[in-house]
Amino acid sequence: MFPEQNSGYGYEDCKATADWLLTQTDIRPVVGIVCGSGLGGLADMLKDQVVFNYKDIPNFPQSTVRGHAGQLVFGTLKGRPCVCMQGRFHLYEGYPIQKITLPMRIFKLLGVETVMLTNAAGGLNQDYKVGDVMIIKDHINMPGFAGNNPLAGPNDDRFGVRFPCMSDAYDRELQQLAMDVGQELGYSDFLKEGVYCVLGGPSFETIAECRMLHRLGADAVGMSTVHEVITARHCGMRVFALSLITNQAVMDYESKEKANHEEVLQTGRQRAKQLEQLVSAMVTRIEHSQNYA
Ligand SMILES: O=P(O)(O)O[C@@H]1C[C@H](O)[C@@H](CO)O1
Ligand code: HPA
Repeated sequence: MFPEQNSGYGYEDCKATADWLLTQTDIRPVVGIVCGSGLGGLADMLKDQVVFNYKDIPNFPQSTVRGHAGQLVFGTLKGRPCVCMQGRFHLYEGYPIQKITLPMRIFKLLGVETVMLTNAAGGLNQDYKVGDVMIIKDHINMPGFAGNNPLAGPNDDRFGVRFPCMSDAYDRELQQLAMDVGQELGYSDFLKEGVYCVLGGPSFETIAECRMLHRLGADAVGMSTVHEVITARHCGMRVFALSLITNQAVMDYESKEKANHEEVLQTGRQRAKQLEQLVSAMVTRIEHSQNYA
């Protein structure tokens, strides 16, 4: 079972895709950005863009969700070479977990050192409001409890070790940088720090599930990011991730609120500019092996 699980997503496949991309552009990205639902505008920040439709990239999956354009955008952000996924893949789209996370390994082989991931999430923490931005400090991998981990299957040492540590998954310096930059930009009122819990989706959570997740220590719930984080850390990239709280998770049987994708996309549009400012200001201040100042 395991060898088949990895077929099509192994080192040679990732290398072939990365090498193909490197023949199509001179940009050598050091930062990789992943746009969450409704947050694809982050890619518009890039200058000198070279854009690939996912369907034209060898081995690449296709985006099937509204709010995920399905384009890989290379470009520069204040001089820093970047690559941006305008659209990600989710377990509920029916892809094997290794396929969802394949872009992280391609990022690594392109030369990316730092990955910045964004997502839309429901707020479980009662102090959170719609529109808050939660810097992710840790995660709870619910699908992982049932064995659905992107690293399941044979380990390829060229990517990383068999048993990677996850207690340092979210880079603490980058979390502090986000707080500092957010403060300078005047965003302190809506900037939080917390724990993100991933579920498989696509159904939103029941009231009982939200209550349980909150009791377990999750501040926000979503359907992505964690698989990408595990894969990115496995192959040694630094990780920063944030959640835009697009809706309040429903925790109360008296509530008339209903989670829906329209509200998720709408909140994304409302906070888009501030998220772009935050991410671009951070990118200019992250240190990499080359100096782009
Ligand atoms: O890609 P993200 O995690 O931002 O997308 C969230 C989770 C679901 O795909 C969708 C629900 O509205 O938004
Ligand atoms: N639950 C799960 N995923 C989400 C939510 C939510 O409430 N909002 C945006 N993505």
